[in-house]
Amino acid sequence: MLFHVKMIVKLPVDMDPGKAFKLKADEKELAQSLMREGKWRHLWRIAGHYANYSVFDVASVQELHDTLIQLPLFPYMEIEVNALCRHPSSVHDDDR
Ligand SMILES: O=C(O)CC1=CCC(=O)O1
Repeated sequence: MLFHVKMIVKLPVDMDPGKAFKLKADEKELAQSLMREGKWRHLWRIAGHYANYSVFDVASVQELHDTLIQLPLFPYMEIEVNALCRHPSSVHDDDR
């Protein structure tokens, strides 16, 4: 199942810089591992914002939820999820 996910990152302005650095490094490591597994298909920066548009390919809504809540930055993100399905006019065979 494909999901479009918008993540807006809102770190407290007074967060310790070392803690922020570690959270971002841990987030990157987990995100790249999920990308290599094929579960985090796309990760795009939204220009001009500390936010991203992502596409996840997971087996269920539960798996998406479990994946999102384990992200190190989860406590500091606003997340919006939209389920995707194949568009009848798409020429891409790998759309699911
Ligand atoms: O920077 C972001 O948008 C949050 C994030 C997602 C994966 C990552 O490495 O950072």
